[in-house]
Amino acid sequence: MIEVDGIDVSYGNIQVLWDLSFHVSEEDRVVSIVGPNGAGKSTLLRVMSGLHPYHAGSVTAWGEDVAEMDPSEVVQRGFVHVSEERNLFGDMTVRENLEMGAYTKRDTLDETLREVFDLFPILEERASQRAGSMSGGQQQMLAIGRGLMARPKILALDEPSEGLAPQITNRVFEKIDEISEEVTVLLVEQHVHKALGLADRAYLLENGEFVAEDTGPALLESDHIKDAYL
Ligand SMILES: Nc1ncnc2c1ncn2[C@@H]1O[C@H](COP(=O)(O)OP(=O)(O)OP(=O)(O)O)[C@@H](O)[C@H]1O
Repeated sequence: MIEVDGIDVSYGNIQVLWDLSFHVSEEDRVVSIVGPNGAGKSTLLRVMSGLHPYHAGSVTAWGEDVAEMDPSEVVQRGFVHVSEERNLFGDMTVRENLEMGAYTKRDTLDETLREVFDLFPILEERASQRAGSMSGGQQQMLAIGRGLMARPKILALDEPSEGLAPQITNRVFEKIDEISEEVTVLLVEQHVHKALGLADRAYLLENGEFVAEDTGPALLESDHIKDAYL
């Protein structure tokens, strides 16, 4: 499990997360974090991945201090973060991108590739195509598939619906629901209805602090969410 305890996080001298505590474990199915632009959602994921430092509190992954780890060790332990930017290798093929995702789990590469192709048949059909030539929805599925290639225990998805048409967004969320049967999903989303509809635990983050926490459906019905979004 990943445990965040009382962290303060800044960019230069601007603090963006304030005394934040939070955890996600393999027993969770979907945990969602929603909140407006600039609330600090992506920053929290970056801190959990060991990609950004914190200056108070602690972050542990399966009991070990993330600040002491290289980001690849966080991946190795089971926390994989698919960033908002997707960061695909546009000139490489779909298959090559997926293989890159297995850099910490080479021994199970063939087996995992089969599972990812079963989940996303389009990736198998397009295996030899350049990643950069795929549609936005296909690229998002590739980014998620590449994350799964590292065999995560917890898969963090940052804004998976970003830039996608509503119909494609629905497809992506159907896949996320399917993935959550096997792997814990930590979902950061602007798409509040979808993200809270799936979540068994959910948080509203505003200005670097959690202002509400509940089950996803209960948070969706709360005045906090109605005031902020509806
Ligand atoms: N590299 C950076 N340098 C300086 N400030 C940053 C940097 N990245 C983010 N910030 C600032 O930190 C705050 C939190 O940003 P963050 O991206 O974590 O929010 P978010 O909730 O994920 O929002 P969004 O959905 O817009 O990405 C914002 O005020 C943002 O401007």
